[in-house]
Amino acid sequence: MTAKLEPNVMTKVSSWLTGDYDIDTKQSIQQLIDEGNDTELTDAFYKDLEFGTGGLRGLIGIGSNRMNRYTVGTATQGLANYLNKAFPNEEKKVAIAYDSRIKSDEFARIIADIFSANGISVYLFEALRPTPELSFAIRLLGCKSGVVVTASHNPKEYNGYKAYWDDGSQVVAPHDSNIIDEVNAIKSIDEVKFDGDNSRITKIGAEVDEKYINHILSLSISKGALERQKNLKIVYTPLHGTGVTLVPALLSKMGFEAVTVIEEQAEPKGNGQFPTVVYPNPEESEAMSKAVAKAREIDADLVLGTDPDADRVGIAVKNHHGEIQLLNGNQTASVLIYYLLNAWKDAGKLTGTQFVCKTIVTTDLIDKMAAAYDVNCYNTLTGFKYIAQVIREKEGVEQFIGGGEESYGYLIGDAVRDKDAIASCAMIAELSAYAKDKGLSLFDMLMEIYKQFGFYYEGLISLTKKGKSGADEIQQMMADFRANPPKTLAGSPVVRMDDYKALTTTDFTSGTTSQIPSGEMGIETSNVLQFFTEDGTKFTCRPSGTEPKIKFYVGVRAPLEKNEDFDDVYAALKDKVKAIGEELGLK
Ligand SMILES: O=P([O-])(O)O[C@H]1O[C@H](COP(=O)(O)O)[C@@H](O)[C@H](O)[C@H]1O
Ligand SMILES: [Mg+2]
Repeated sequence: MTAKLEPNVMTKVSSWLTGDYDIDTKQSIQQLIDEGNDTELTDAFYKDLEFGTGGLRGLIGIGSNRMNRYTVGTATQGLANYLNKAFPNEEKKVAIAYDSRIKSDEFARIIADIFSANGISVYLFEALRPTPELSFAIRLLGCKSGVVVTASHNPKEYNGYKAYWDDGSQVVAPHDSNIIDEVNAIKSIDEVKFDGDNSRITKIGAEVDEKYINHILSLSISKGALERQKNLKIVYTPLHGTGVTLVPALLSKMGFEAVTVIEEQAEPKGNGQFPTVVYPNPEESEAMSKAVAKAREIDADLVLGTDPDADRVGIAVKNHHGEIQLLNGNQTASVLIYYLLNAWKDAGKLTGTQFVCKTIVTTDLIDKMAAAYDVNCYNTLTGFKYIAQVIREKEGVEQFIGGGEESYGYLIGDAVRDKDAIASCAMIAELSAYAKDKGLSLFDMLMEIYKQFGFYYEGLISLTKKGKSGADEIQQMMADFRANPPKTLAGSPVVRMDDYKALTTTDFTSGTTSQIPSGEMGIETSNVLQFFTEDGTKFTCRPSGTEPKIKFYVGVRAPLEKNEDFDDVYAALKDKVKAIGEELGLK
């Protein structure tokens, strides 16, 4: 073996070479050794895949830090062991779904077999299904846990493992670390029950689809407008993912008659290659470009695009110049929540004990709107699982209206406990119909919000830094920001810093530091720094928990007096975001 490898990498590599791993895996490892490919060996073995913002996520390949049958199997055995401890002497059921990625169906089958071999009953979706439907299915079928095999919107080389608890939420404390402890307690791959009895596996599909679709239809508010605006022109792209299984049928059930599906992106398999896009991520304008072009061609009102596991949705709408324009996740969340707040108000359902929920990196416009409606707004760490945690903690005390986050994830009502792009597509289409019925557009609604509450604009700067060296670099950048906080941003003094690693908030004007309360409401220790300036800018930096990236979120704001000022204010805010990125050297 090559001498330059770190001892922990050497140990892992030799245990894979000698343990009960298949011959192809061993040959691939041996080849890397023969080639002296220390970088790849290190990246593949220097750590175990970790539960991040959205479960396990990693490159598909050999090694403890990669997605393969062994890491998937070990995670599942650990989860099964934990379920057997957490719910002793109880019949246990789990639900499993998977997306259109390379190996997703194969991993789903392996996971199902392992649960079954551990005495746990499995409901396995018979084919591709959206992530939010899995969350719904867990609650519907009384499952203790569930798994979706997906790497969401990551590039095609990735796969992942989203793990759920009995309320339909992705696992949070204490279950996340308890599961990891069980996974770490597995000392040999022989402990994973790969070849067990698969008699406890039941296939599910159409019957769950029907109940899920009926649930979404029940969320509808403006039935009259829907009836009158059947001709709203919608373009939909599933980006080769699972959204195709439900969104077109749902829009049709809602009565929409002018829906165009981008057929070349509707073939979900594409062998997991996502052949027509660089990244299957609706956050990327490139991914949305075919749908946007189609919308321009047919003069559509609305573009919807869902990611491969259909929990996030990107939209484009006609702006005040009649041009199709992409909205960012903060803008979509703001319009959606505004629509819900008004609907609850009009129905006389706002009594002071309702709430909305968002993450700390999501626009503060939502806090401002909620306050105006006497609705509580809770802020959690990044990760929709934390929004779900707040819903659970508030159950029976306050009513959840809806939630959203900047990364294109939204939820309406609490029957699903993860971001739900299927229900969001329905609600966004509905509110577009509602606006059109009043002679307006969704974009007009957004401008109205800005006029009423202020123009909030947020830009995201992501820097990709791959492998162990990239991860080290990201940690160093965070340490530098912590040690030397910026004094000003775009000329305005930084007056406060929140450090979620230390759970402290520091007021630079008074020089005082106090604790941020943790332990509940979606707040725990996390490597996140936030800076606030005198003129209302919010700057956040954190390492991504799903991709090899460091993320910088820049939020700026200004008043908007009248619609005619929109373009100028928008341009000024965009320039300000750019200037902040440049002055901090973020490239
Ligand atoms: O990737 P998804 O759609 O499953 O979504 C997951 O990851 C996103 C990106 O997280 P990070 O910034 O840590 O990469 C989070 O915003 C989201 O809450 C989480 O559910
Ligand atoms: Mg996703």
